[in-house]
Amino acid sequence: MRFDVISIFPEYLAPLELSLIGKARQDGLVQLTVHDLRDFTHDRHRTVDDTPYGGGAGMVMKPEPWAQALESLKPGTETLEAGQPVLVVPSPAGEVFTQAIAEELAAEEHLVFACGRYEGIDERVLEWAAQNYRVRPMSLGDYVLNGGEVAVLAMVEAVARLLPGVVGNPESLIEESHQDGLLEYPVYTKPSDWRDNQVPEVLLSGNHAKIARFRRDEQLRRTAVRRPDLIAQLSVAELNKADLGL
Ligand SMILES: CN1CCC[C@H](Cn2ccc3ccc(-c4n[nH]c(N)c4C#N)cc32)C1
Repeated sequence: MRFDVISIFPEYLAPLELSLIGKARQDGLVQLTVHDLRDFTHDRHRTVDDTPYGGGAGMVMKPEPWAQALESLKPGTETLEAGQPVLVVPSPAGEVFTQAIAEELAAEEHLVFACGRYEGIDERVLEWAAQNYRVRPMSLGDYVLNGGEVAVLAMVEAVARLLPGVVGNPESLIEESHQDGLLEYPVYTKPSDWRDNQVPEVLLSGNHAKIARFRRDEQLRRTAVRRPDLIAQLSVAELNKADLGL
């Protein structure tokens, strides 16, 4: 899969050179290129922002540099069959990014991420880009960041780790939080007795059926306490299977 990220702070995306994503890039499993939006300006000051029409605080990102940056990434013929690339635009006004959306995006061939700053990107860019991209404003969550880069770090990692070969053991992708609508179960390792804190006995039993039951119950219990909103989406059958003990 091909990722392109456009930002005025390309160095913000340096963490994507590390760890599993960095190795996937070295192994050719992922092509990821970060572009400096200022490379698509032509004035001496490499200007990317200006005052907002209608007044208000802060500055707005000028449309033309974005248009030239996005045009430079126009999909080649090899992707036309797959449809237009997706343009993900991090924004507090976007749909909230979820594991389901990560899985959806992991099926795409080409993702472009537009990292806004200041008060955001001139809205006409998103309307104009719809000619060549499937535009998806996307929010990391209901809190305010200073720009899109942090969101892109999270989204790229969440998507790239789902690609074949990126995560060493594909089984570890199966029992994850939100994979089945529940939070993940607690994990433990040696020593079994640590500062008088014991590992749950059942995990030392070797009884795989009981271990599976314990883990499922813990998933349901944690989700009921920490994320009751997710419980509401579970089937009654699923809830009846567990002894929540709440
Ligand atoms: C209009 N507002 C005013 C307050 C400051 C904002 C700064 N900003 C500029 C570009 C930009 C992109 C994403 C996000 C962001 N915030 N929260 C999230 N979950 C996001 C995500 N994805 C924030 C951003 C802009």
